[in-house]
Amino acid sequence: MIDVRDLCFHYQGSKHQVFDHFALQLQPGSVYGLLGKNGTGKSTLLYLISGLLRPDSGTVTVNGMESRLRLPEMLQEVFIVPEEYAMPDMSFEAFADMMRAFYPHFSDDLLAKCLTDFEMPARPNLKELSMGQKKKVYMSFAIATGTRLLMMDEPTNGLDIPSKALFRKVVANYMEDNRTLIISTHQVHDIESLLDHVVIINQSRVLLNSSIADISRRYAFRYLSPQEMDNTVLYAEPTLQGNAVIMPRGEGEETQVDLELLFNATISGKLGNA
Ligand SMILES: Nc1ncnc2c1ncn2[C@@H]1O[C@H](COP(=O)(O)OP(=O)(O)OP(=O)(O)O)[C@@H](O)[C@H]1O
Repeated sequence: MIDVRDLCFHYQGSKHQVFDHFALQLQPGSVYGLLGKNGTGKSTLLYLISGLLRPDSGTVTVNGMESRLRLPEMLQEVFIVPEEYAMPDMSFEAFADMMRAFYPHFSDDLLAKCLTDFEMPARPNLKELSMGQKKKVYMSFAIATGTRLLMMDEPTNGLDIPSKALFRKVVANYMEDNRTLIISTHQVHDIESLLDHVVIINQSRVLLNSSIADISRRYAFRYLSPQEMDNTVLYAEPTLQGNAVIMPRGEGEETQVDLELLFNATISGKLGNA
């Protein structure tokens, strides 16, 4: 669905090469977590995929169409929720009319359900929303577009604790299996339960692109006391409950993937591409 090949990109006026011969393939119908340290280029990558930025060289294609061309057939299947945005200066009804006209699969029913689940009024006044409320309304529109590809940049920033749970509920309930969702975030615990794939990038390289199922098949995430530590441990971090460790999965063992530990282990080079 998304094919990034030999991508080079730098921002105009900047010497910093954000992507230098970067490649990445993402499959349709999955929820991807896109993780990387600050400044690695996660937001830039989302903008390149959506065609809002253009590569210096190389190609980014979505459903076989080059993003930089911004073809209507591609744009109507792609929606991005940036980290920060202003709501348009128009009424809720006018905004819904505009979205309906642009996105052929737009669903008023889905919009109403998302707003209800986010505990927002059915017709919110777009001019009087707090930052968190704006996020909930915009994400409701995003889900209602029905695009095959939906990208969210730090979607849980600005949401209070109960709203983070509502966000997970809305995504789990209303993202159909044929849609691909890419969530770029540092708040890994907010989205851990939603993901079925994780991509970790660093310095123009994909360090990990793997399904959660594959990671679970290969590794166990456990807590060990200092006495239990042995040379099968691949990565360890001291915590109050003992050492949080990643080790090869034992026969019949089933553990929950700890994304934060996985991220730290991958970034420090302790795990190969799973
Ligand atoms: N408008 C811009 N002009 C010049 N350089 C930019 C611009 N936006 C981002 N950059 C640079 O591009 C690189 C990638 O930025 P980007 O925002 O994509 O990273 P990120 O992985 O999303 O970071 P974070 O996790 O901090 O949000 C950084 O080095 C950043 O300084």
